[in-house]
Amino acid sequence: MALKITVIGTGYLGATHAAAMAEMGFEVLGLDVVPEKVELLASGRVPMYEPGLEELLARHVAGIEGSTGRLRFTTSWEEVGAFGDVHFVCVNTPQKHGEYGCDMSYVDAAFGSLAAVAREGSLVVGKSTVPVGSAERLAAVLPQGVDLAWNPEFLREGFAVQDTLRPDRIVVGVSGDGAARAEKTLREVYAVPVAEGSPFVVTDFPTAELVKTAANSFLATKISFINAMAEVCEAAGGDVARLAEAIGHDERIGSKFLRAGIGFGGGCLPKDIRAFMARAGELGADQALTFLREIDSINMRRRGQMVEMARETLGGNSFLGRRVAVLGATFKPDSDDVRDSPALNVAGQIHLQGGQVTVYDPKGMDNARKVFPTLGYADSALEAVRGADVVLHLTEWREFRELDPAELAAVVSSPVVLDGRNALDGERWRAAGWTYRAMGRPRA
Ligand SMILES: NC(=O)c1ccc[n+]([C@@H]2O[C@H](COP(=O)([O-])OP(=O)(O)OC[C@H]3O[C@@H](n4cnc5c(N)ncnc54)[C@H](O)[C@@H]3O)[C@@H](O)[C@H]2O)c1
Ligand SMILES: O=c1ccn([C@@H]2O[C@H](COP(=O)(O)OP(=O)(O)O[C@H]3O[C@H](CO)[C@@H](O)[C@H](O)[C@H]3O)[C@@H](O)[C@H]2O)c(=O)[nH]1
Repeated sequence: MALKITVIGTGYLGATHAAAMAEMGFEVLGLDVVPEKVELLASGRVPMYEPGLEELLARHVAGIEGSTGRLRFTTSWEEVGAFGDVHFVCVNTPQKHGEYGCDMSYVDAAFGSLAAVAREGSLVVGKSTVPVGSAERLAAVLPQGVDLAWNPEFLREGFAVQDTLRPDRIVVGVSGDGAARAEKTLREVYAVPVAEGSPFVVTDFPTAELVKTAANSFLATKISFINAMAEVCEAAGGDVARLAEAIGHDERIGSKFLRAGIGFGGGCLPKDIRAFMARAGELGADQALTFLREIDSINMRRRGQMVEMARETLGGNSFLGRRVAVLGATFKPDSDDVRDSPALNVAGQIHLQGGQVTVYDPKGMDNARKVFPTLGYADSALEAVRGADVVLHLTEWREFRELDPAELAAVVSSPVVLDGRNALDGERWRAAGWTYRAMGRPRA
């Protein structure tokens, strides 16, 4: 009989994972502790913006006309326990307030609830990003006869559906008596992507946990590296975009993740590198990761440098009374996620310094308003830039690349655009009468 799967925590990761498991042919039950989220998902709607996810849900959520009916949602732990052969834990692991470390309270609560209901012979699979050593600790929370595996997730927001259906690797950490059983079960769960070519890597618990934080640390390092080069380019008069293009031709370096700008944000890279440093400290290996402190500070510095670039453009004095249009609020395009968003941080800093900031984002407006209700918001890019003394491009949505610079030039107070993402076609904007400046690049 086909395995029955539950997904605990149906946020960005869990909702996508649940829908993808149903797409792979399994019966799936998703659980969340937020009843409104469960209600929304149960009616086939997505509580966040993720391209392709709503369509995938509609194909499988029970009760929707024409669906397979393989996917249901609940708030009942008893139902989860009775239903599941495999339980995927996808709850949030945010940064602790005022500390670098990871807040494990949601994971601990989920394991506590699961331990009380999981059937003998079932498998619990951790997917949340956790400090190394957590799996071993959590295995002891589960009753005898319930196995644990750690299977970190590498999906990118904006590409979550395709990354889940066809992951570039599947990493499975197993341990102890149940190791072979857990591996066999997960090979069955991931049979489709493995048949389509996804590598399946089996490790011990600590290695699986470390693969996740190592991968995110590497990505963060690559971005901060190019941003450090951008700082040097700014000082020396070089062009970081051409530099990135040139070094990227070396296959050992590669061209991806070398876009300089206002740096990385989101619910993953910033908090994961900090949690990694904190955990290394606990393990007495803090020296190994001191470089991540620098990666973090280069990244955070970029936001301030964007603010200074805007100030300089406006004459070098105060922002008081100056109108600043901000294009972008989310931490990256094709997402509504504003967690630790560099764009919103820059907008907020200028606002707090007296600037009249108006923000527009294609999908992030509701979340941005919740985090920063005092900023000005507009319903379109055109409305946001109306009367602006300077326009900041801070999230590289396609919609912004496709704007007509001439139309915008007609409504601003001063046609100056600062590209914090190195993503607009500067020549096109200049041809329409704009002064275009990008971070890490010479002035034309
Ligand atoms: N978002 C991503 O792109 C991504 C990618 C890979 C890994 N991760 C990791 O996955 C985990 C989840 O991230 P996310 O972005 O989906 O977070 P999220 O905040 O969007 O979703 C977490 C969900 O878990 C629910 N939850 C909290 N406590 C619970 C409990 N005790 N029982 C059941 N549900 C509970 C919350 O209500 C929420 O809906 C984190 O560890 C994150 O680091 C995220
Ligand atoms: O060249 C680049 C590439 C990215 N970014 C920024 O870096 C941040 C993170 O981007 P990305 O990694 O694409 O987004 P996430 O969806 O947060 O995905 C990361 O974090 C997830 C959660 O751990 C992992 O699963 C993914 O593999 C990992 O890429 C965003 O603010 C981007 O604007 C840059 O500034 N320059």
